[in-house]
Amino acid sequence: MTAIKPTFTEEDALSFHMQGRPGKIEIISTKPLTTQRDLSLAYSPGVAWPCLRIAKDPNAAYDYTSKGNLVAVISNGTAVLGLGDLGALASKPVMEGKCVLFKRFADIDSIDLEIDTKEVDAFVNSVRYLAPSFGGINLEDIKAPECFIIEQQLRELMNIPVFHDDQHGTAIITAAGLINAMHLTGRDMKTTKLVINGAGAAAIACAELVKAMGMPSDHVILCDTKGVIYTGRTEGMNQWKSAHATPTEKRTLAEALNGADAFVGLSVKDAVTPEMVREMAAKPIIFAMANPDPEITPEEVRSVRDDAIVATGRSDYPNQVNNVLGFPYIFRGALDVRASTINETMKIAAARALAELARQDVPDEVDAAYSGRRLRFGPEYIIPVPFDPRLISHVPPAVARAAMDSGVARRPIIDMESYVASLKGRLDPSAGSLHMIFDRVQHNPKRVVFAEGEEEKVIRAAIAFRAAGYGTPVLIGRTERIEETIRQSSLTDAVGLEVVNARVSPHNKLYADRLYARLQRQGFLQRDALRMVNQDRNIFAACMVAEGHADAMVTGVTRSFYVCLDDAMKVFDAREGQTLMAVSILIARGRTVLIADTSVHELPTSDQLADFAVQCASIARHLGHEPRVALLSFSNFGHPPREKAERIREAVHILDDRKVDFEYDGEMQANVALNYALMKELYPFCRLGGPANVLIMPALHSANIVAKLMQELGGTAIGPILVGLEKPVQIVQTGATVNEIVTAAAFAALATTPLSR
Ligand SMILES: NC(=O)C1=CN([C@@H]2O[C@H](COP(=O)(O)OP(=O)(O)OC[C@H]3O[C@@H](n4cnc5c(N)ncnc54)[C@H](OP(=O)(O)O)[C@@H]3O)[C@@H](O)[C@H]2O)C=CC1
Ligand SMILES: CC(=O)C(=O)O
Ligand SMILES: [Mg+2]
Repeated sequence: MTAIKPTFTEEDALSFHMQGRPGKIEIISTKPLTTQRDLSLAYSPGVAWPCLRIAKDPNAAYDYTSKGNLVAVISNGTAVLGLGDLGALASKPVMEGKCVLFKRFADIDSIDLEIDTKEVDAFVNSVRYLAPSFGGINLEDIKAPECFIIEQQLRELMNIPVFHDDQHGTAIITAAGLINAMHLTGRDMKTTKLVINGAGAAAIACAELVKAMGMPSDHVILCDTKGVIYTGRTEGMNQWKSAHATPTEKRTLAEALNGADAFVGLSVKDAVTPEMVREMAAKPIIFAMANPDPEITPEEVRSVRDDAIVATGRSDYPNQVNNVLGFPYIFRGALDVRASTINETMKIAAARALAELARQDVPDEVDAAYSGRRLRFGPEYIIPVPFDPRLISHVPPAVARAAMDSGVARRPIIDMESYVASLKGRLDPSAGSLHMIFDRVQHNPKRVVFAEGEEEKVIRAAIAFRAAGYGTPVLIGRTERIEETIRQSSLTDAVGLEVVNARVSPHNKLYADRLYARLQRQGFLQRDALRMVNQDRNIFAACMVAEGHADAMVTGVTRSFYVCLDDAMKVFDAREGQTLMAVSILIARGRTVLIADTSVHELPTSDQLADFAVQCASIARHLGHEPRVALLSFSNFGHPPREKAERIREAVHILDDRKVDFEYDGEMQANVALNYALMKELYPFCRLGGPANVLIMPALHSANIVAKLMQELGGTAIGPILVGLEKPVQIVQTGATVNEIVTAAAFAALATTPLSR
């Protein structure tokens, strides 16, 4: 069987989960809790008032607590992905994962609860009394048939939506994919013959939904570990399987697939062979959805059929049929109308909305997020991609409308148009734009030199860089040292990493000549240049890039930014027409802000400040943001009148003269720049049309201090990213983590890639 090439190692996955605060979620307070007054309001005695209101009117809980936007993700770990019964505790990483997907894709807060029992009654009793806390319950990875009883009982006992994602989420996405795949292959629900492998939670729900959508019962054959579920079978049966037993002579999956139009795999890896696929009807539809590894890989299908439409549950192939496309948006719609349940009408509405979205023209920004792939409705694109920002405004309104039409909405939406607009505003655009950056690098892989190649962290980063598909890493260092580190650290995925030993490189003379030509009038002799090339890995790496032996370089783990920058500047100049500078990207609480110059110019001139504004505006656009640039100071538009702010005011005038095509203004204080209400109240003439997302700082100290403060006090900081050098060089901060090195290397690779396609 063809193995799927992983884009990361086991170690990457483990360290991703372990680094920083272990796990993937934390709870943050939405109200300030800094003063005695805050404390009195948030807790006793102030908290008594909302308690009394809710006691009088339970609906008030939606106004005074997080209930209305809070979903519990609950499992007992009996069917963790396709890995089987790993137990409650071991399911926690998946459940935390579902929580972050809820947040990322639909701005829903959620908490994972792992319940350590396989007993149906005990499980039901643990959950049934939680209704006051949550707006909805998302059951996950509970095995069949217990999941059916658990869900049924909880739906009867609780007055909030209870939704077993593996059943209905999966069924909805599968139905959406099937609608489109059938459309493309000229089939319809009435005539298509479907085989579903697996007869558990996901499979039974899929069978139910496609039948509810018009597929005749005797056109759907289910198989499990015992083979075909036929009428009269007694072995390994339960009432849910019996309900889908088919009158057929077929007994094995291979027999069932012979002549079948479509296959849906919700079982385990490798359950299907190429020989089985070969016997399917023309233009077969094959959804191999077992996770993490499918029943059959797309490569295996291709080896025997070139007319198949293939989907998997994975993100590294086209057509990801995975419930991530469903549960965030279905709950968003259900919560927004305070639905008492999620019913068939809502599920079918979600499936149709998803199918319909895939048939729409794909806007450029979605295409850009998946560069290299042309997302056009067809065999390779039958279902929207998870990072499609239209999902949030497309699926929840369909679900909400269906809830209203079917009478389960307790707070109907009056103004759908405003609702759709509010949905668009829920998502942090930065997450999508960073995804876009990395995707772009993956589709234009580059050769990147890792100058400090003997460092364990750097070797790990090189492995991760290669595995992520960003390009070919080249480690600078002594081969035997690097091999020793790889051995000592048991790095199993280092095979084939390219190592260049500066001391014995055949290019040293070429590099030294280049260096000498640049430095001879700065007091350097030819032999100094040769020594630097031989001994200084930054210089050697930079020379490799200068001579075209690599595309970009990354350094900085062991030496300070300024030493590294100095080394790079021995080999390169600033790019013509650009000013060298460093930008930090700060992401905090759903906002992305670019700050410059965080590393290079100590006291920039007005001209340089204007250059920073222009260059940052361009970066902001490449990240998918319309730039609103604020030139910051300690004063606002001339008040208080201090000489030190004149440099900033002058920069604004320079931008006026240059007639730039983005919003900018200043000088202003940081709070005015970031707080749009305050800006409009105090300075209605300010030309920014929203809060600033690019902050040009007056000097290096303020820029650098702010970036580091933000990094330590919360939020995500990316960078400093060096901009404006002749060739792409990125310098991480001393002691950077493996992830930070990989990100810097990806940014280095990006700089050699056309930013707009
Ligand atoms: N892509 C997606 O979005 C989703 C994918 N899935 C995947 O679907 C699979 C099943 O999940 P779920 O329904 O929750 O689990 P369940 O435990 O409820 O069901 C598993 C089913 O798979 C059957 N099965 C196991 N091995 C085989 C085999 N070799 N051949 C045929 N059938 C087999 C079992 O048969 P038996 O009844 O005889 O034991 C059982 O019916 C998992 O791989 C999961 O990752 C699930 C949800 C969403
Ligand atoms: C995707 C998912 O929920 C599963 O594989 O179980
Ligand atoms: Mg699941």
